Amino acid sequence: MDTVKPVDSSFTKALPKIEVHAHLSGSISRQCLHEIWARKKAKDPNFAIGDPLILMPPGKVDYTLQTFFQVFSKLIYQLCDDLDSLAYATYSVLEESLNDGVRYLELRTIPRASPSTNITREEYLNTILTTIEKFKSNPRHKDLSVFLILAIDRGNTSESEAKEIVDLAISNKERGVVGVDLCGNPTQGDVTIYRGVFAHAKAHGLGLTLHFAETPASGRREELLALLSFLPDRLGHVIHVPDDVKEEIVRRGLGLELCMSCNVHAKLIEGGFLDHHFGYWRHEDCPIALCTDDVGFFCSPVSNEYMLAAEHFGLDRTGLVNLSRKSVDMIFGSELEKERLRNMLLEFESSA
Ligand SMILES: CNc1ncnc2c1ncn2[C@@H]1O[C@H](COP(=O)(O)O)[C@@H](O)[C@H]1O
Repeated sequence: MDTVKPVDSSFTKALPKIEVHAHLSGSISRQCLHEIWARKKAKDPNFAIGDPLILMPPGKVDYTLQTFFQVFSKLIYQLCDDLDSLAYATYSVLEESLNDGVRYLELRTIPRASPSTNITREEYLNTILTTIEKFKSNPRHKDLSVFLILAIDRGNTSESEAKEIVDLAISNKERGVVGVDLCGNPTQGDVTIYRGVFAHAKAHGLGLTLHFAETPASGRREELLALLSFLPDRLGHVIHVPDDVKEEIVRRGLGLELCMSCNVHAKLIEGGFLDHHFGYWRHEDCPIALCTDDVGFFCSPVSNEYMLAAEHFGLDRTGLVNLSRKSVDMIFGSELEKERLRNMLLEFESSA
């Protein structure tokens, strides 16, 4: 690798990368949502949902927590409320990841039942797993490994519903479910009700990742200590964290899923990219994965997150390769997967 050449977008695209914090419904491109919408509109001219390309105009990325969560319920979930649309959207998200140079993807989703269209949680999950299997069966896609994390929505999920989701995750491990996540609107819900279900997930060998301190409201010490007491393997966002909690995270060497564009555009942090806490965590001894969170909203694929790390934090080509290499330590996939990714990075270094 020519280490003195400046970092450019073709370098960050070609760099083998992992993506471990991407919400399926938030990762669907506007064009793909538009195509789903157009099909529904052609079938039913009275279909009451507006065109996603108008509701989410090109270039719009300023979704704050006040507007963000509504777009799922009012638009995306209305479009992906049948299994064909869900499969179409999933396939498109996988293709875009592969084309961006992602070589290992843990996609996450809340397995949602849709009573209005008679879809059960099991059918929802089965459709996604079948789509992943179909994607993987194409030899042209062999460079991308895909796994799934099942997420629990903290504002809308009772303890018994969370148990159902964890049981689904356990029974689908063989098909590529590798972990569980706690997500959803950080201003809602009591996280302590999930203690037992997360212990159950861990006892069955699933990885545990938690949205952590995304907002001041979800950055209260009691909540953070409760979340850490669930013994997570990884944390997402880690924004509003008191110093002693940061020290504990470092002591445990937890994997950090950092989403720069999301945090800046959604105003989850104060200031711009230079103020992002990647600047703090990169000097600590925790593996970091630069992730997109919801590329459909924030329009910054993983390769661009690496570009931002170069632009705003001065990482050169070697720094970016090392960042990607260290992120491999935090995947929920097997040692074989880690080996595959490390070899890809070695090969990249010798050829780029
Ligand atoms: C600021 N970032 C975020 N913080 C917290 N939760 C988020 C999120 N982005 C997405 N989700 C969660 O993921 C769901 C959409 O994907 P799925 O329908 O499950 O595939 C959203 O409804 C929300 O609960």
